[in-house]
Amino acid sequence: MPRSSDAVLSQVLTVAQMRAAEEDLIAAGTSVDALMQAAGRGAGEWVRRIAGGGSVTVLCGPGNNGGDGWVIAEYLREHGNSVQVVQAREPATEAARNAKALYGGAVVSADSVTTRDVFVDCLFGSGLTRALPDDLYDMLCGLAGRHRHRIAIDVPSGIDSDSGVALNADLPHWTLTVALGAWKHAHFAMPACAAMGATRLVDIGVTAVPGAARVLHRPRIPAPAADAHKYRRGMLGLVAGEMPGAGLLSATAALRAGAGYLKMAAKLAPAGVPPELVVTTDVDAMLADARVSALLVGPGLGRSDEAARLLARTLHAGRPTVIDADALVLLRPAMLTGAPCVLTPHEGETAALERAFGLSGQGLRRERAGALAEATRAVVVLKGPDTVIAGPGGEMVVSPRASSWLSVAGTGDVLAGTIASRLATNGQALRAAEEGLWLHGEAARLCGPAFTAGELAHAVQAALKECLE
Ligand SMILES: NC(=O)C1=CN([C@@H]2O[C@H](COP(=O)(O)OP(=O)(O)OC[C@H]3O[C@@H](n4cnc5c(N)ncnc54)[C@H](O)[C@@H]3O)[C@@H](O)[C@H]2O)[C@@H](O)CC1
Ligand SMILES: Nc1ncnc2c1ncn2[C@@H]1O[C@H](COP(=O)(O)OP(=O)(O)O)[C@@H](O)[C@H]1O
Ligand SMILES: [K+]
Repeated sequence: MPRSSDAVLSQVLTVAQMRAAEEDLIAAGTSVDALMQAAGRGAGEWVRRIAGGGSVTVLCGPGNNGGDGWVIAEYLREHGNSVQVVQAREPATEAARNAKALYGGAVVSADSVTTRDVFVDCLFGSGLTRALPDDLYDMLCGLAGRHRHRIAIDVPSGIDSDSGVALNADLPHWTLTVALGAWKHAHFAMPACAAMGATRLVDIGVTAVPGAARVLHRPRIPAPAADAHKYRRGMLGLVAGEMPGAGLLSATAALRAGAGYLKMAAKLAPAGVPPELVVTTDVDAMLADARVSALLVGPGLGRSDEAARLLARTLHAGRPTVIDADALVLLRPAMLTGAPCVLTPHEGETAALERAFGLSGQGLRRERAGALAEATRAVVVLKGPDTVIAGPGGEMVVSPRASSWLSVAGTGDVLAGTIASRLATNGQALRAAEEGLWLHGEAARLCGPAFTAGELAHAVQAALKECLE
């Protein structure tokens, strides 16, 4: 099977898109059985890596996910593992029946399974449409509890593939989840993604699906050109408000994310300003400075009428702007000029924006981010444990789960400063959002546990080092 391009392997598909992609492969001459063999053998190899020479139990359901299970079981048997299959239901598809017919090992009842090394869940995959009935739920949880390692194939049983919603309560936690053919939204959406363990993708030759979402990847960031000077590298103007300390956190990160010059406009210069940060009290002069290539407004802005006026003046400058924190609560449709903007709301700020822009606030997080991007014509970074980025042209980027240690005060200011620094450097809102979000997540990984927002801001530099071309 030829190896697909990185772009194809980073797409994230809905069930409908996956089925359409599968139909395309079939129309091009590949059989369903061949796809199942490719998927099952690829997944079987991952199971073998976890199992070593150990014993494996595969739980097979009625659909093609169950079919994959029969292929995996035969693959492991051929490689000398002790394998047994628990057949939860008779195969109901032709491909699954064919896969079962090729299996030459043991089939046992769930009750007979004692403690073994690896459990493989092929009960249901992307075709799950409703909660597991009691007998299958008990079988799944009982078997999962009797194995040292648990591997879910494609999507863990009980999880809705498109939303990541758990259709049953108290589902097992997995050591590894092996996605087949393409990533599904559940692999990046809460609560499902938190229980999946490590995630791996098996390539079965699926081609590019137009309009598909994609996974956030490490960006490639060039070093400044040989003849670079500070202004051409990007000058970021930071509009501070009533509490300029929050802006300092943004500035600390922005200084380490690539911009060549950082200026902060504040009524009162805050204490502890690093010497590299130029502070001015003349906000209008800063906003009028043609060398300023991007602005950041929001961290520590406050929510007073004066803050709202300052926000309106800032946006009136018509520069590429990152709008964060209090500015998201004060933002009104008439303030936007069409300049490239990045909005970085958490849940609460998203709800405020939805009210201000007349949106229903209904739907999945990615759908809400998409609606907000369309309404504002801005790039929206909807923050949380499962952060998504939506672009005004329908672009959708989902982020692998970042460190939960990010749930500490001030990390949002760091994210805003990082994105703003990238925006000042490259002028492209979507690209800046992706680069900034990746740098933020990587900085958190590098920091280890229990870091402060200030430490995170400093670690942005080490994250940037990993992106240099
Ligand atoms: N789409 C593709 O390109 C490929 C798909 N493959 C596998 O096929 C899977 C999808 O196969 P299917 O569409 O057959 O879906 P599933 O294997 O997830 O099962 C769907 C079947 O279960 C029934 N069902 C759904 N929810 C149920 C519930 N709660 N209780 C009882 N029955 C329920 C459905 O009516 C349907 O008959 C993927 O997850 C993947 O594992 C792979 O074999 C290779 C290629
Ligand atoms: N449990 C979590 N797992 C991963 N990332 C998280 C988690 N909780 C918060 N974050 C991230 O931390 C940052 C918090 O931002 P925000 O809510 O604006 O906080 P603050 O206003 O204190 O700066 C966001 O980037 C968010 O995605
Ligand atoms: K499964």
